[in-house]
Amino acid sequence: MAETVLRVEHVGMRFNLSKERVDSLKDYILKSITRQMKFDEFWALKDINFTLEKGERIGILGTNGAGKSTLLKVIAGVFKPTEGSVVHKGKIVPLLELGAGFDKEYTGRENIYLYGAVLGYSKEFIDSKFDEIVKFSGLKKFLDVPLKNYSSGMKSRLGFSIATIVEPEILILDEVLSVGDAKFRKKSEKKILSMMDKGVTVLFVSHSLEQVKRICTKAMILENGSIRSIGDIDTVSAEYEEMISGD
Ligand SMILES: Nc1ncnc2c1ncn2[C@@H]1O[C@H](COP(=O)(O)OP(=O)(O)OP(=O)(O)O)[C@@H](O)[C@H]1O
Repeated sequence: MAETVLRVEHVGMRFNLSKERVDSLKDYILKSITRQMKFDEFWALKDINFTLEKGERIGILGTNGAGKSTLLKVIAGVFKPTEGSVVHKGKIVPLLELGAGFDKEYTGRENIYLYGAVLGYSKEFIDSKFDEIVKFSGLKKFLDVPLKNYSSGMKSRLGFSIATIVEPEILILDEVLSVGDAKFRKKSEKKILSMMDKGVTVLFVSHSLEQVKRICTKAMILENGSIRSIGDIDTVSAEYEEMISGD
């Protein structure tokens, strides 16, 4: 019997967009205290409703600013939705901004523990997986170099290698299969595909429709923060192709 692992109900996300030009923190505090700051309310997500069954893989499509990353962040728990609720079963691993939990002053070795802690992994767990992380990242030679001397591709590789060390029930991927060089991209896609073989449920954002079609069983089109369509991959990707070719 199908098992629902994710339920998103009436989710809305409002941001306050500052209309003021603020040049410094002091300026911001002064303007806030004297109530000179004016904000525009902006709903990045409006009344989002859907469920996912175990093993389903959904591609989230939409043009720039449609709300794709915001939706993934709400599901990952990075943002608390202004309205509605997200209920999930099992561990979620979000691969959003890889390495957002890194500190550039620390070495690669230290950052493995730091980022691991940000992702909720214990020191003992990281100890047991340390060699595997380093091997996958291919960064052994740079382990004791501070992160500020890593290239952005190297940072992403390290982030990907740490984040994918566990086998989650729900995997959230935001443009992360385009990190690193071609060789690493192949390796990371292979790793994700092997996680999929084990029945992981996936939410996937990519600007490559080809990649979405290769990976996903379902798709959703977001438009101005609302769901325009949701359904099987072939129908929805065909609608999206038509939608973007009309621009
Ligand atoms: N922290 C924030 N504060 C204010 N507005 C935000 C914030 N994060 C996102 N937004 C706004 O919400 C809207 C949706 O942004 P989001 O990043 O979810 O879009 P997206 O579909 O992922 O776009 P892209 O394809 O360009 O990555 C945008 O208009 C963006 O400006």
